[in-house]
Amino acid sequence: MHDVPHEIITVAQMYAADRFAAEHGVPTLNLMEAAGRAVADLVLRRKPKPGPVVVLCGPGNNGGDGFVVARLLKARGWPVTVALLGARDALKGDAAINAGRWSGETVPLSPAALAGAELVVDALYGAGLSRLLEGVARDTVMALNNHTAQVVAIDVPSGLHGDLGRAYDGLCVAADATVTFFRKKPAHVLMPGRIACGPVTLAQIGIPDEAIEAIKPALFVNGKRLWGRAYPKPDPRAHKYAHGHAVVVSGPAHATGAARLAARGALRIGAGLVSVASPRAAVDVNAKHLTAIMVKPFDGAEGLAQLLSDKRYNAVAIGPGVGVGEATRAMVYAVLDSDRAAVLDADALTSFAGETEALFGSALGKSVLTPHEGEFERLFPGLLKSSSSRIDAVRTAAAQAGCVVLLKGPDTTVAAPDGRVSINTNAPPYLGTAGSGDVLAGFILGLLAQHMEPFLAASAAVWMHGLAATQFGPGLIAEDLPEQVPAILRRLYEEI
Ligand SMILES: NC(=O)C1=CN([C@@H]2O[C@H](COP(=O)(O)OP(=O)(O)OC[C@H]3O[C@@H](n4cnc5c(N)ncnc54)[C@H](OP(=O)(O)O)[C@@H]3O)[C@@H](O)[C@H]2O)[C@H](O)CC1
Ligand SMILES: [K+]
Repeated sequence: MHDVPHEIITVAQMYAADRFAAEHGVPTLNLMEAAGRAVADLVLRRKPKPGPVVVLCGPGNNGGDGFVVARLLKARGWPVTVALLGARDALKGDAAINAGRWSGETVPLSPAALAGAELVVDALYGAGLSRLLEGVARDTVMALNNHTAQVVAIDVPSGLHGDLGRAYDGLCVAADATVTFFRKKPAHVLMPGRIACGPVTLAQIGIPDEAIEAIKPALFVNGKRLWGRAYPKPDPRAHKYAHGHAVVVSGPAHATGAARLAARGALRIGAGLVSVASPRAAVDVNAKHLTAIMVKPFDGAEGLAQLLSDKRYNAVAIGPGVGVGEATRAMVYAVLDSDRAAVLDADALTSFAGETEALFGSALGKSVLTPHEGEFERLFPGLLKSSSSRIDAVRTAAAQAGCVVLLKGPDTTVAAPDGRVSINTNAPPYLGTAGSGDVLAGFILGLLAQHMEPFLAASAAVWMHGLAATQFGPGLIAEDLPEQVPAILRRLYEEI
């Protein structure tokens, strides 16, 4: 398994990691030197031929890192200018020490200081930014974003809030690349921050790894490091029932395709058996389109409850194509009463708009709710707006609902009621296509059927879904997604 750490730490946790390092005998000046060296190394990789570099240094330790970069590049013969915000005498601690070690040209920060730069290092503000950019810092960042020089940001692009993943008023440096230290921060993975960062390099600068055990982060980059160990692997002794029997509830005769997409997703991702539970009037159309997947007729919520009394069905998905209203609510309760692992998606969520109290009061513990932003707003009115970030919103939603909640988007966020959150970063833009959500529901269902716990199943499914889309590429339609799974699994089994 590849070794890039997957924990994400908040800004406060980053300062705690700094303190941990200092308490364990690592001088902060060494951390700053290593941080600056990691940035200088990236600059040399991105621009092998020396050219004019301007390092924008701010008043804190982010600026201190900038002085280290300036010194190291100058030592290799690069023409480097530091553009400093504020007075040099106002710098403190390690930043002041590194400003003292800088013997090159220093000019006051201004848009004019960017003239002639081929590469700009952004060391204005990092994790310590606590308000919006103003005055000359603001003017210079605006000029930088219209400049042709490539931009390497230290820790976070200035103006971007490390925890929130956005700028206070929308203005931040648009970087071509960012180097951060020890662990990623929320800003590196949340939209729109992820775009402002460009590709993020994670550098280890001497903070002992044990700091993570002390911090115990609950936030993770979605990937194999998070769920690889729990992922169901082929077992030569197992028969098909060991891999579970997944059920997808179909909509009425005119709306059956969504359930079949989900069913195919569940089968491809490894559920041992998959059935489409079909209203009797839709049996013909479902049967005409299915082969390996079985069709099980039922009528109404009572019929569904009866069907699910067969203990072999161990996971159920309901929502895609089922319609909005009382009939769907009754079927959802039938699913929840059956006490199976469940995915509630699409119409199964919208049917509870304004009626969430009863839903959240029922046994949702083994369920995964998979809203997009519109459905999330119907279930948790005002929560996205009133929360400081998407992370907080989804975490609160999971605590309220008492089950795993997955908020779809370019940074799909999955939260468990115990506080764990994963953020996905591998989704390509062409995943926004009709039916792609139905396949995602099917992937989650298939992993639940294989006994993965809901938070890890939902996270793994989101990651597989993103990779399937990336692997297929432009022109993707939902039907293509399940067909990418075999190739992904072949590699995955070797890596986990
Ligand atoms: N463990 C690590 O990851 C290490 C990180 N390093 C680098 O240190 C910075 C964090 O440094 P810090 O000094 O805490 O913060 P900043 O440099 O980002 O900025 C703080 C100063 O800026 C002032 N400030 C903040 N916002 C504004 C604003 N909008 N306008 C004006 N001034 C602002 C702030 O003043 P206050 O009055 O708010 O206190 C500070 O003066 C981290 O990002 C890394 O780059 C270490 O070098 C190595 C270890
Ligand atoms: K910065």
